[in-house]
Amino acid sequence: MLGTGSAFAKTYFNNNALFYTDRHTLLLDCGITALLSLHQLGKSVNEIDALLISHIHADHIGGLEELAFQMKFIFKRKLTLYIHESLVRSLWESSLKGGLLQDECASLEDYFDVRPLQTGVKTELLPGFAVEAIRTEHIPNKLSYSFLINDTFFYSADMRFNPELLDRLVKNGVQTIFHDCQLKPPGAVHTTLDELLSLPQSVQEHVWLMHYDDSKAAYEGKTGVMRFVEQHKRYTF
Ligand SMILES: Nc1ccn([C@@H]2O[C@@H]3COP(=O)(O)O[C@H]3[C@H]2O)c(=O)n1
Ligand SMILES: [Zn+2]
Ligand SMILES: [Zn+2]
Repeated sequence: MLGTGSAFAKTYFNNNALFYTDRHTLLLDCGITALLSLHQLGKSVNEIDALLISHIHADHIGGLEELAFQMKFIFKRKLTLYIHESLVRSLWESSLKGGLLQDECASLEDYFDVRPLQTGVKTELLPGFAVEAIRTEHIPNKLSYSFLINDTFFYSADMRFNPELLDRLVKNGVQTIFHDCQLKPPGAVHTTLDELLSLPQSVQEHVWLMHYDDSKAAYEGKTGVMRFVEQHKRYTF
């Protein structure tokens, strides 16, 4: 985990993750703090093979301008960028264009090898790493996606509580759920700890908590069977 913090956390980096397959590395979300976190881990952006983006908020895409410039002008290669087809246009027009637009670079495709994902289509992003984007509710009238990876691992990114989805995932064989967790209610645009604690034990035992605020230490031991994901730790499933 490059970071496990909420958007406003100051003691945790943005909730972004590196996924390692046998031979490749994928960065899931690239927030404002992603490149600093990589640097602190002694890693270069040039070690990344592909990117996957969940939605357009700065703690998930705020590092993309620097990443794009570094790849273009220092490493001189295009990263493969996976993002749901519904977000491609707004990622450029509403976010990155302001910084990245210049004479010879006039589109997202000038910086990235863009591969749009489609709803309901499981796509092999890297050998042995298949992803299905699932539209989940986050901010009213704003598109946001969670990811089901290799049919067994669910990564919520940012989503409101959806117990029916979590129950269905576990019934369908999902073993691990990395879920955003707002420790203090109200959880208007995120899932709260209290909501997750209301899940049946058979679901909770698969849940790991991420995207938490700076008060996390006060909640140690108060999360039932659910565990916290820790930043700069590597997990193997
Ligand atoms: N309607 C909204 C929109 C945003 N927010 C807060 O801003 C943060 C943006 O990043 P996030 O991780 O999605 O969490 C959002 C809320 O804290 C919020 O609380 N309500
Ligand atoms: Zn967020
Ligand atoms: Zn968000």
